[in-house]
Amino acid sequence: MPCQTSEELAELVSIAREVTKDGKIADYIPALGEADQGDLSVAIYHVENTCMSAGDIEKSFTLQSISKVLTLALVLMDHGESYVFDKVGMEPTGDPFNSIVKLETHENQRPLNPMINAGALAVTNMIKGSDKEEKLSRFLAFTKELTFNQDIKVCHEIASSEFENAWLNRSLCYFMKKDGIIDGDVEDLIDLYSKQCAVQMHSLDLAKIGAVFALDGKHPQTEKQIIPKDIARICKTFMVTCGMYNASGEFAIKVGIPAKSGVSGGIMGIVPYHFGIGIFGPSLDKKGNSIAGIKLLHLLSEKYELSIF
Ligand SMILES: NC(=O)CC[C@H](N)C(=O)O
Repeated sequence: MPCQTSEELAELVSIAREVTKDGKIADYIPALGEADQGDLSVAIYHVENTCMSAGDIEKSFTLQSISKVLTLALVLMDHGESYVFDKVGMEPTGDPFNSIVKLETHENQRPLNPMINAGALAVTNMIKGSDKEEKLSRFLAFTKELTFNQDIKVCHEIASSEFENAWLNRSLCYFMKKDGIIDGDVEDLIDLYSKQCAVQMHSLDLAKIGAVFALDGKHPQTEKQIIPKDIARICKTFMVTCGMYNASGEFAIKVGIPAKSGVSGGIMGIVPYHFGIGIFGPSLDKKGNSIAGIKLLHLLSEKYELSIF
C-alpha cells in the first residue's frame, strides 16, 4: 500500500528539521559520517495497516542500537527470561551507551541492561546458531518477518567500518569474557554485532516494527504472533527506561512513549495499540540521539497527546 504524505506531518517535519544544524553526525564509525546532516524523515504505521510519511523517506539508514531491541526479543524467545537475565541486568544507567566503567565498579559484574553496548553484546552472544553466519541469518529472518519485507539486508560498508574501529566494543567483550558473561570468539561476536547494527531499512520498515510492538507482538499485516506478548512487554519496558540512553528519563517526561534510538539517527517509537513510528535524522545531540527526531516526537506527542503516562 503506498504511503500518503500528510501535510500536517510534513509541516511538523519542517519545524523539526530546523534543529538539525545544532547537532552532529556520528563519525566514530567512519561510514556513518557520510550521511546528510539536514535529512529528516518520519513514517507512522497504524495497526489497521494504514500509513503516513513525510520528509526524506526515500533515504535508508542502519539500525545501530535499535537492533538491540530485536536481538533481545530473539534471545528471550531462544532461551527464556531467567537464562538471559542471569547474564544481563534490568536497570538503567546514567552512563553513555558505550561506557565500560560499571563493568568494573558495579558489585555484580553483569552489564546493567541490554540497551547499552555491554549488555547488547552479551545478548548477541546468546543468539542461537551453530556459527556467526547462522546467527546472522536467524536475526535477518526475524527482521524480515517483522518488517514484512524480504529485501532487508546488511549494509556491508557500514558493518566493515564498525568492525575495523570497534576497539571499545572489543574491550567490553574481553572484560565480560573474563567474568564469564560471554563465551566464544570475540572477533566472531564483534563481526556479528557490527552486521546486526548495520541492517539497513527505511522509516516505513521501522514504523512497521514499531506497530508489531504496539500490538503486543502481533503483526498487523499477517496477524501472526511473531513475539510472545510477555516478551514484547519486556522489550517495551526497556525502551521506556533505557531506550534513549542516558536521556531516557527526560524523554519519558517530555515525550512519554517507548522508543529506541541508534547513532545512525534512527528512532523507533511505539504508541501502544495505535501505531509505530519510524524516524531517521542523522544529526545527533550530545547524548547520541537524533536531535530533530526528538524534536519531532516532542511535537507529535504534544499535539496528539501521545504520552502513555
Ligand atoms: N548507540 C548506538 O547506536 C551504538 C551502536 C553502534 N553499532 C556501536 O556499538 O557503537
